[in-house]
Amino acid sequence: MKKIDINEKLDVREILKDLENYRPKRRGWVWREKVENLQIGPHTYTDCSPSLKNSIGIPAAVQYFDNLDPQPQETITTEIASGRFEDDIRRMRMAAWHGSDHLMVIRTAGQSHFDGLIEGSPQGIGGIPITRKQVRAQRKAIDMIEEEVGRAINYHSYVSGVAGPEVAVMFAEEGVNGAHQDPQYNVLYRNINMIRSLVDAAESKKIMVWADIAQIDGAHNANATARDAWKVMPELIVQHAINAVFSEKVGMKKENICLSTVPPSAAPIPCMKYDLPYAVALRDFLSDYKMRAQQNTKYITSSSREATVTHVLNMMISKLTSADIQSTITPDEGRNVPWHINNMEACDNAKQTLVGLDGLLDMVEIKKDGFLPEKVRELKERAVLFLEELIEAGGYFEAVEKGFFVDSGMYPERNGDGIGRKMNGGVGAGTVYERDEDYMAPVTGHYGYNNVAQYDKDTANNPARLIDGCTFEKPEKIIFIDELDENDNVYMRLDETEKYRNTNMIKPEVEWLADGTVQVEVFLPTSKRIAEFAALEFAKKMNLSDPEVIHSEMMHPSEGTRVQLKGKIDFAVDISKIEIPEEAEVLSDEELWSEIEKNPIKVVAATVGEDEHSVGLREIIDIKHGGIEKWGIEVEYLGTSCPVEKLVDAAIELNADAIIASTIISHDDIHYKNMKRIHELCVEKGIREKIMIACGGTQVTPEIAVKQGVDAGFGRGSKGIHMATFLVNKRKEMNK
Ligand SMILES: Cc1ncc(COP(=O)(O)O)c(/C=N\CC[C@H](N)C(=O)O)c1O
Repeated sequence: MKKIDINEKLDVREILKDLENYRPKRRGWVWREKVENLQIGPHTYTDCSPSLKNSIGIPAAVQYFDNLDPQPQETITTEIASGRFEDDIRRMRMAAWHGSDHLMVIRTAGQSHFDGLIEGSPQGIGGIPITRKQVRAQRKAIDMIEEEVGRAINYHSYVSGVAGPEVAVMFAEEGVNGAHQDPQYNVLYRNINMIRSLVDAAESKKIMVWADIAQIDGAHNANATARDAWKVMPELIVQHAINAVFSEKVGMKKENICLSTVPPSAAPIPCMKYDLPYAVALRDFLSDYKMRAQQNTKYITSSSREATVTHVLNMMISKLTSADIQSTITPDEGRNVPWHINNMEACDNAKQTLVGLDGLLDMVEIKKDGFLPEKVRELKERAVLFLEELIEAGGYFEAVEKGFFVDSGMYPERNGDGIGRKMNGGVGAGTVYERDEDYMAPVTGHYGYNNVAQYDKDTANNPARLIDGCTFEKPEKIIFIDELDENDNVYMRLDETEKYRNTNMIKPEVEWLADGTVQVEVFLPTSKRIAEFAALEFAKKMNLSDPEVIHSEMMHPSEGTRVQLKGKIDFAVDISKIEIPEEAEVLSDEELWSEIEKNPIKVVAATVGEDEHSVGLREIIDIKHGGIEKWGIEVEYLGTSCPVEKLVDAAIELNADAIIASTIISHDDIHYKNMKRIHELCVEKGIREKIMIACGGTQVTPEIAVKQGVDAGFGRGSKGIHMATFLVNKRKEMNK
């Protein structure tokens, strides 16, 4: 496999080559390296992990801190769910650069009910059909992405559903690093027979132990399913305990057992008063295990802003209590299958918040008296009572039959509306058989009775030795099936989008290459309902096809409404035909500060002619918005409507190094005439050789300005740093 190049897109066809002979580089989960007092530049971080070889810092890092991009110590998850693995690979690469090292691949809708493995590379809905080929291709691509960012990346999906054990075996063979495995998920949310689910779970967990796969449980689903999510807190603690202890009994090490904990409530209820005590109570009881904190998705809506604030509040809890994995759900989970840009926003939200809260516990602590510990105690008592009653009822199966779980009452209150399942009901009922006396399976990581001794008593602990190794020891024994469906596979999709893959033709996209989807935001001065329909009219007039409102928010019942909508465009742009001017070089803050400290610069500045516009020039000068005063350049500002003669005379009187003239008005090319006049006056007064002249304005084209004799022109979008860079560089040039 050729080395990854940051200036080249991943080549999916290349990744697909020789896939049948790909072998995973390693097995098991990799936690981030924790560094005590990590020093990055002038800053010391208490709870962070080393920066990456390649990464993209949050916008403020890029704009102000030279891409300072410290990594929180918590693993950051992003959920990948477009349904086309080949396009997900691109999103994985972007997410890795934005700080994610846990890629959670959502499965196609309903895969929990598939009673066996599926093969090939079919397209999925809301996630990919997890197949060996798609898992292998993605893991192979992630090997390259790891090289590029310089950090191990954990690949994750789900060992749940009717085919759990089969999926577990395939994951073990393919080097998958993390998986959801919790039989309670099958029982409560997929109505899969509970006896089958527990037996399958034992088998699945035993296989995950062999492959060192980190496990996430499914408790978060109770949050999402309960009528009032905060009311299931007592049983959640019990659900976590059931799966955790079960997993340990099967041989899973504690550091691979991750509790999927979600702060159960959200504003506008006083969520911290529910969520913080719960987080403390859970950790008091189960701190032996890892915490996988997931943001609350129960009370998520189509407002990305709101979801982001919820996530930040949730991460305050992570920092105050502990989280080993901070699992991000894209801010738009409430409205779309996650889009590239929203995965990146979610990763950036997590990174920014966790780094921003660095060292929090050295400054604040959880109160040991008052409301919080009392609430913690109450929750723990409720949880113990719940477990005691569950045991009294005859155990887990009986308790489920009696509808103990996800009742809308706060235990011990009960409303009798829990999720009840029949012990002998659900999918897969009656499919568990006692193993015969002579049952034998020559495989590794197999749970339960296995009469190997009948053939060779010395291999009792290594049944696979009877066949000289199973697929775990001999991956060459894996039967790799490439494709089964000649119509629904990655090659068909690649052919369909070939003209946009690694060519000059590009289209907008949100999740699939060239899907053509754009998002438009409008504010319409009318009521919500009217605004939603009016927005669709605007979309149609903008030639967007399939327009759909994806979010709307009332700003006032009659004054106005904010509407976000998506739609598709069906044309492409040829990037080879776009005129792209050279990017204006700018010096760094440090370079400008040191240069101007060594050789001060003084300028005279004014808006010239009969022009009263001052804002633009003030932006270029004032320190507030990054004007040239920021780097110590001395400015004599002569105001607006300043005659060019006065400006030049002031430059002479003050022995200025430069003249800066601004003109917004461009009627009859007066702005260029003023520039020419300034240049001529400087020549007439004999100072032209030693003074710099820079002229700007929204209508100024730099190339035309220079033709008037001045040294530089600055058009729309110019900033103080561009002016400061010009002055320093031009002065160096003049002093050569
Ligand atoms: C224990 C378990 N098994 C399987 C599945 C999904 O599996 P199917 O959809 O194929 O049934 C889930 C779902 N939740 C995961 C998404 C959530 N946003 C998360 O990050 O945890 C689950 O919790």
